[in-house]
Amino acid sequence: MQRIFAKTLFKNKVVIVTGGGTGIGMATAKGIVELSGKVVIAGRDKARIDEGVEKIKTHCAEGAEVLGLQCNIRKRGEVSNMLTDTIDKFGRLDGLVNNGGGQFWSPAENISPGGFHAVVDTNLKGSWNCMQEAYHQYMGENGGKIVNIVLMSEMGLAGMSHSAAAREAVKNLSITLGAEWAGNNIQINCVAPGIFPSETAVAAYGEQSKEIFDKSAANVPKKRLGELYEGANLSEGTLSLDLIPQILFNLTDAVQYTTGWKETLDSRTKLVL
Ligand SMILES: CCCCCCC/C=C/C(=O)SCCNC(=O)CCNC(=O)[C@H](O)C(C)(C)COP(=O)(O)OP(=O)(O)OC[C@H]1O[C@@H](n2cnc3c(N)ncnc32)[C@H](O)[C@@H]1OP(=O)(O)O
Ligand SMILES: NC(=O)C1=CN([C@@H]2O[C@H](COP(=O)(O)OP(=O)(O)OC[C@H]3O[C@@H](n4cnc5c(N)ncnc54)[C@H](OP(=O)(O)O)[C@@H]3O)[C@@H](O)[C@H]2O)C=CC1
Repeated sequence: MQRIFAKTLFKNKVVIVTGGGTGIGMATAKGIVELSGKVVIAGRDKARIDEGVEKIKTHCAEGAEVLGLQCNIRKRGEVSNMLTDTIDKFGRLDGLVNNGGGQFWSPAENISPGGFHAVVDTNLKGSWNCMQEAYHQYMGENGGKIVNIVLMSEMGLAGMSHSAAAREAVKNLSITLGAEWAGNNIQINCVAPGIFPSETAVAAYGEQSKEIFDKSAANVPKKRLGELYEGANLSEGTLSLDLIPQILFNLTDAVQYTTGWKETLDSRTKLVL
């Protein structure tokens, strides 16, 4: 795949990608090291992270590096350690991709109190923990770029009430923090992927994955689901537009992006109701 950027775009730049050991996060991390950057991937499962590091290493351009850290973004102490370890190792932090997250599918009436809390805690508080800790430990003084991976839930998302509420809160938080921290030279953006049937995503939805993923393709304007590298790169044909790299280094305002693999809202609603 051809890229629109020079291979050295990320030379000496350091980016944390939460959930970078799998799926869209790993595709993003690979994109960063292919552009000569240093990437830190973080997640709860150490084995996944170690395996992810080995896979990402094979994509490293000259000067690129990958570091794996175990971290549950719901736990502030672990997030604090992730930031400290990153800065100790690389001496700087240029970007943070809040990709770690997820949910389970359930009619709202069946979600338990603990289930609602777990999803909001992961997606909203997890992103908050990482952003505020990044601010305190590095970006408040030095600036930086933050990309929050969210959901296309702006019109609600039947079957995912907990996550839709949390992700819309993340979008709002991004705009507020984008304004509050603009003077610190911090830019915050959100990317809402369409539908990407990553191995881990399919596993997370069990029986529902057939409905959510397989049946969705017909309703996507391109008539197919996204490939993972497209989620990170927003490719068109054989040209990679390097969406996340672009956001990390070129744009200045709080903006929300949606990748090209979106269904129409009407068809999405029909699918789940
Ligand atoms: C047609 C729709 C179009 C849009 C499509 C959008 C496609 C989106 C795709 C993706 O987002 S892909 C990402 C795929 N990966 C994931 O989703 C990861 C999923 N997992 C997690 O994020 C976490 O495991 C969790 C779901 C947040 C749960 O957190 P935790 O690991 O801490 O769980 P537990 O301690 O085991 O449980 C806490 C609490 O949650 C309840 N719960 C957990 N899983 C389920 C479930 N599958 N169904 C119902 N309830 C669940 C669990 O019972 C606990 O609640 P209490 O019993 O304590 O009340
Ligand atoms: N695939 C899709 O179609 C879409 C995905 N998204 C979102 O994009 C992001 C990536 O999804 P995708 O790659 O498909 O799915 P994955 O399940 O592969 O990615 C989720 C990643 O987040 C990590 N994670 C989950 N909870 C935590 C936590 N508490 N602390 C740290 N890391 C955590 C997981 O690692 P571990 O379990 O080891 O912690 C995993 O690596 C998610 O936020 C997802 O909701 C949004 C729209 C559509």
